[in-house]
Amino acid sequence: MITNIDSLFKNADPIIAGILNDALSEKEISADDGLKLFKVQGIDFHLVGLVADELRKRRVGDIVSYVVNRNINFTNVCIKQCGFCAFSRDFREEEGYFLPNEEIVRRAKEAYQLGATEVCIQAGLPPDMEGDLYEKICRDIKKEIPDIHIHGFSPEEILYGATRSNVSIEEFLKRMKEAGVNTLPGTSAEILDQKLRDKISPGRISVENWETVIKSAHKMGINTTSTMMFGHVETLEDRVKHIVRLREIQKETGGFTEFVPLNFIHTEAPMYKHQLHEGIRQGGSGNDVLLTHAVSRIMLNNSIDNLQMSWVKEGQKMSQLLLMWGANDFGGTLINESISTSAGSEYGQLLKPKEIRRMVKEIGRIPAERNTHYEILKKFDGEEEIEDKLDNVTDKQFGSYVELIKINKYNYKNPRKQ
Ligand SMILES: C[S@@+](CC[C@H](N)C(=O)[O-])C[C@H]1O[C@@H](n2cnc3c(N)ncnc32)[C@H](O)[C@@H]1O
Ligand SMILES: Nc1c(NC[C@H](O)[C@H](O)[C@H](O)CO)[nH]c(=O)[nH]c1=O
Ligand SMILES: N[C@@H](Cc1ccc(O)cc1)C(=O)O
Ligand code: SF4
Repeated sequence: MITNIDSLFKNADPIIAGILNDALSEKEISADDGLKLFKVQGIDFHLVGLVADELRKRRVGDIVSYVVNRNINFTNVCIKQCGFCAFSRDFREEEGYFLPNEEIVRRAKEAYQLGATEVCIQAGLPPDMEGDLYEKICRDIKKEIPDIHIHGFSPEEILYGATRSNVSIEEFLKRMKEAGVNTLPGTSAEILDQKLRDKISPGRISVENWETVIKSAHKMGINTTSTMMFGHVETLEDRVKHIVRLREIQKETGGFTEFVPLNFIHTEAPMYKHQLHEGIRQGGSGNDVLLTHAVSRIMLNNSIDNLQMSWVKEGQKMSQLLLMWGANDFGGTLINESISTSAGSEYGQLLKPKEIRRMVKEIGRIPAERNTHYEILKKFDGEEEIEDKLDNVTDKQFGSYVELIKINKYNYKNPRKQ
């Protein structure tokens, strides 16, 4: 516990010390003050991290949670062309793939047998999609594996499903819930500013619709995660406003389980590769990523308990540091990862449970497996180790995104050519 605050802050900028004292008194930090924390220099930088770590400890203790899950990105064919997305393919392209439902179910079952409690399902938006495709996917999975948690279908996908089914967002969510969806990923948020979205991803779900999907889901008991993609063309003002927006939603509904800052992977992202925007950045730098997590913890601490860092984007050692800068969740084992991988991330697609536990123990914290609702399933607070089935596999056996697009094993049947 931090006890002698005065001595700690004696060399700090008095304004920053004031904001950090407010944070330690668990007062709500405004967008203006959050912005000041983003602009710190020298010793103040470290103090922001220290305070975020203290708040994390008070809020959720020393447990670092993780979920045993599998991503199923069932198609990369997409009608949209978001500037940051290297994953999607136009329907005319050879590299388009589309996993049939039997393959989706097979992957879910294989993951379940290896100990997964969750499948995370997200994909491109295929043209001429049958309105009930997402419902069918959920039904087929739940028929075979009733116990697996379906975390799937971002607000962008929910809106697309509703549009293709010709029903309201509320009605479509109701159908998805009946079909077996349990929670939604809070992706397609990026930065919730309409002008910025129109610039980097014209035609993407609007801020208004994103909020409608999220609030409607929360109101019918479907929780969601929340995210922010940063390190591209947004300003620091955009980031703090985004965080405040999520905080306001949370005050109204209480339906966010976690917040995940997603660092922009630039290498293969079309808007970086083709330099579509002046001043476009290469994702957040090491110090920026640390600050982004710490400021998120400080600003959201009274409303969203869990702050997840993304090992796929940050790598394993940076992830360890982020756990000391406000984060308390390691995310998932993932098994298959296509979105960051296609954009150029090099941190692999499977993190084994024993590796996660080792990394958590190395920084003196307590690893624990959780479910998607953040209920702790197994805590590893002693010396004892168990072998998870997933610890004895090689990631090669699960197939990769590169294989899918190169071999094009699951051919995409272009509905406009039939
Ligand atoms: C690729 S989409 C998949 C689901 C659905 N098509 C959608 O757009 O909501 C999921 C999220 O991945 C993230 N993402 C995509 N490309 C990225 C990149 N180059 N760097 C970091 N995050 C990225 C974005 O936050 C996006 O909302
Ligand atoms: N699926 C990806 C995640 N995170 C998902 C989480 O593991 C999990 O589903 C969530 O915690 C639900 O509670 N993060 C990534 O960066 N990339 C993914 O593909
Ligand atoms: N972490 C997100 C999912 C996600 C998937 C793919 C990404 O590239 C980023 C995020 C969630 O569980 O809500
Ligand atoms: S981010 Fe989603 S909607 Fe946008 S192009 Fe990629 S897959 Fe399509």
